Amino acid sequence: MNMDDVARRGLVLLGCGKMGSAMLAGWLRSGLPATSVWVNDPYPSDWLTQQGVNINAVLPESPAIVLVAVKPQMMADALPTLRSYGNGDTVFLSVAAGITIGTYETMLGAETPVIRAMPNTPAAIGRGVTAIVGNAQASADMMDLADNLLQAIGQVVRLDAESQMSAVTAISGCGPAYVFHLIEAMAAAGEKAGLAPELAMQLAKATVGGAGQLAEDADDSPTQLRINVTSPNGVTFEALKVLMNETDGFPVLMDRAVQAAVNRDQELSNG
Ligand SMILES: NC(=O)C1=CN([C@@H]2O[C@H](COP(=O)(O)OP(=O)(O)OC[C@H]3O[C@@H](n4cnc5c(N)ncnc54)[C@H](O)[C@@H]3O)[C@@H](O)[C@H]2O)C=CC1
Ligand SMILES: O=C(O)[C@@H]1CCC=N1
Repeated sequence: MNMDDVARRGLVLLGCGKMGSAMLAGWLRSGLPATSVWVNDPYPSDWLTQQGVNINAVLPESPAIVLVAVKPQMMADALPTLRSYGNGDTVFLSVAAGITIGTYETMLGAETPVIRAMPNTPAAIGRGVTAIVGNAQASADMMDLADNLLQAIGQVVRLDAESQMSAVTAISGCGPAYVFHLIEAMAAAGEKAGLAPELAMQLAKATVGGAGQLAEDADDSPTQLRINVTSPNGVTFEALKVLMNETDGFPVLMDRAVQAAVNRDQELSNG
């Protein structure tokens, strides 16, 4: 199965909100014909209605891929509408946090090819990272196809086991929100230190964006890049004493936040 098969047989999106739209935008940009896409969503966005895709129309008989991008809480209502595609060679590619492969097999049939994916919102600018893992019915060809599709929205990593998905969700799925909050917190602290709000926000955004890009591009590790900023007994040194404090610093806080996310993902997985 390849991209030509997707164009010929069709791609169905169940739910096209923030994540579904980010992914669809990447696929349309990379050449998937809009007429090969069917979206099932009761509240199509203005953006979606301008893309030339089929919206809430009669669905194709045997699409190559169904992207499941509804909220986990909507799954029980939404998924049964696509049960006829189960136990066939339509691949179900799910981005829903906490919905296990086993749940799909129960709802759609044990022979259904299912690939679980955890993308993130930088997908909207082609800078996402998506982790994938499939069931036994997801052939090597199907995994390659999902990998190719997802490369249109950024990097792709393959997991050894579905059990890694909670931690992946807590790091890269939710992670953009942590970084956006870091920007908010830096800008607020800049204001408190005397800067105008717009200037504080510009400095915070550009600093996080630039540092993130440097961390990805540089040969040096993030640790070395941090050391490069930190003059002995200088200004950064004093700030890092606070942020790297072993009792209430950033690592302790991040560990607690990630654990809370992992726990919530596991609650969703257990229904
Ligand atoms: N937003 C994010 O950063 C990430 C989200 N995800 C996962 O993506 C999924 C979607 O999340 P978002 O896009 O953020 O939510 P969203 O609320 O933006 O999108 C959900 C879409 O589903 C539609 N919908 C509701 N009921 C439906 C039904 N019965 N049939 C078809 N469509 C229906 C809604 O109209 C909406 O457009 C979730 O399962 C979430 O766990 C995964 C990774 C990152
Ligand atoms: O907050 C959520 O449940 C989803 C999962 C990863 C990002 N957003």
